[in-house]
Amino acid sequence: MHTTQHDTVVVLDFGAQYSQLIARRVREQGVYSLIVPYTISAQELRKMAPVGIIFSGGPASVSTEDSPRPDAGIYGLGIPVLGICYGLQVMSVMNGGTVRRPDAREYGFAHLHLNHFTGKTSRLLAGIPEGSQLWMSHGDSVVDLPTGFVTTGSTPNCPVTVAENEARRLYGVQFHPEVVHSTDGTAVLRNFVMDICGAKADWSMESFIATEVERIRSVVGDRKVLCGLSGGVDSSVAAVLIHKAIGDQLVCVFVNNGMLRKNEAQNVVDLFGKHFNMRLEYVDAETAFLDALKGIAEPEAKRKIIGKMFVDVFYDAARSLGDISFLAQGTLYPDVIESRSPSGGPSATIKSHHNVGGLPDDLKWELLEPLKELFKDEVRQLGMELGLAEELVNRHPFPGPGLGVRCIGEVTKERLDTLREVDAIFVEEIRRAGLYGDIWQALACLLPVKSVGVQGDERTYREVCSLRAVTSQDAMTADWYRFPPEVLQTTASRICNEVAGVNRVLYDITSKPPGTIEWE
Ligand SMILES: Nc1ncnc2c1ncn2[C@@H]1O[C@H](COP(=O)(O)OP(=O)(O)OP(=O)(O)O)[C@@H](O)[C@H]1O
Ligand SMILES: O=c1[nH]c(=O)c2[nH+]cn([C@@H]3O[C@H](COP(=O)(O)O)[C@@H](O)[C@H]3O)c2[nH]1
Ligand SMILES: NC(=O)CC[C@H](N)C(=O)O
Ligand SMILES: [Mg+2]
Repeated sequence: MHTTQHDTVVVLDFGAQYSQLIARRVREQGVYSLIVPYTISAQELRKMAPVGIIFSGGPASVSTEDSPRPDAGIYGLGIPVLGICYGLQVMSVMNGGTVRRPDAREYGFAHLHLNHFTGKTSRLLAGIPEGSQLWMSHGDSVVDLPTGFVTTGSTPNCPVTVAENEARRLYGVQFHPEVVHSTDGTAVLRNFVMDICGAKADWSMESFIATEVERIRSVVGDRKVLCGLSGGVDSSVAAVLIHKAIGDQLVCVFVNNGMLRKNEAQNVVDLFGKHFNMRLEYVDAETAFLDALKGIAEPEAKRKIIGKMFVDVFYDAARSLGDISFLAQGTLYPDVIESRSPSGGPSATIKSHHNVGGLPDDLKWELLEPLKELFKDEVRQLGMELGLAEELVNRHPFPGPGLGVRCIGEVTKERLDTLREVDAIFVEEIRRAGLYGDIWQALACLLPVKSVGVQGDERTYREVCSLRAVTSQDAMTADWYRFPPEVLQTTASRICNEVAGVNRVLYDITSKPPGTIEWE
């Protein structure tokens, strides 16, 4: 379990949609926060010595037999606890209160009524105005609070919206302070974290660099690290951070898998070779990857082959690099959290994200993942702090399997070349319109479909491409980007004019869910 010198707020995850958001909101206050499964014992928590504990919401109902319960010892640790939604409900029933499922459920907006009570002021609601907009999502409600608790806020449908037991340092809210639709939610969390828990705001990327550099040095010692470098944000930031710690004990391997964007290979080699002073091995494995993918159209099969090829190429490269002990990756916190569900149960595999290969179980190196407790926006901040160019730091994410999962159907060199041109025009037009920064990710796919067109009075029968641009916070959900029509118009006509082989352009207006961001 992670221990840190920073004041820490621990979020117990009861399976909420928003656990990550809670941790983010706390970190935005400059206070370190991490998420643990709700099954953690009071003793383990005591060892972590957090300044505060937050119970997340969750899909279960406390009235069911097997609903998740935290260790009851947590209430006696003397550490302030804030329960959110399910967190409030479970804290109430475990301390002698009652929760019921009334007829009127509450999903969406509500307005807070402050219950002023004699002689005391609510610490949780300090500075929050009467009528403040709240966002609710619950079927159950607390109807009787345990002894010692008072209700400091309510809504017409929910008498116990905010509950506090000052003496035992137990607090709860039925609404979701972590979502932006709760207008004063951040202020409520700040009251909890800063005032009630008395946390020091000492979490910054600057402090992170110092601690992490030390940690990497002590873990790695005099051994060697291989970092798969893609030129994307995560692996670049990871590489620069590790390089800062261990210098030339780090070797970066950049693989041209034949599925990179136009000019990408050259750009990455130039940028890292010239500016970063790191050891960079460039491996041209285009032929090997494309040979391995010959005749394969099924998306998961493609992903698995690409993943395996990556690891093979790394092993191969390592032969001439001396004794490698670690494989470094740019794994982020959401990757870690998503891969473990609170109940420990399996969740559906939507697609095998390759993260260097859907790594084999018997990987012969240890993993070094210095970003695994950071969110993407923190990684970007860290990159800036480490002196990476803004243009690199703010790049759109690009998946490891690259254009391979955007060439729908079989992947061939010819189709990849076509797609590279389409993709380059799309990104160029987005940049020209000044929209790159507004869009979370933009991509083009080549479809395994031909359509009839008329170009220069001649009949054409050519391939179809689709363009997709999305807005998102963390890639878990996404919405399609509303382009000014002129941008789509220019892009579409340039594609049909300049890319031989394509005579039709579609724009994808599917949100996630139901669509994923990539097509495969
Ligand atoms: N062409 C490549 N050569 C070497 N390693 C790669 C390549 N593509 C991906 N990887 C490895 O796979 C990991 C996962 O890729 P992913 O695309 O998630 O991250 P990234 O490229 O570092 O950042 P971003 O999400 O911003 O694109 C990378 O961190 C890197 O270690
Ligand atoms: O490194 C990666 N390896 C992969 O195999 C992979 N597949 C998808 N992505 C990226 O992840 C985000 C979510 O993608 P989906 O909505 O398509 O699942 C989007 O940003 C995708 O581009 C990948 N990144
Ligand atoms: N968002 C939540 O935490 C919901 C809690 C509980 N499942 C309810 O419906 O009341
Ligand atoms: Mg990438």
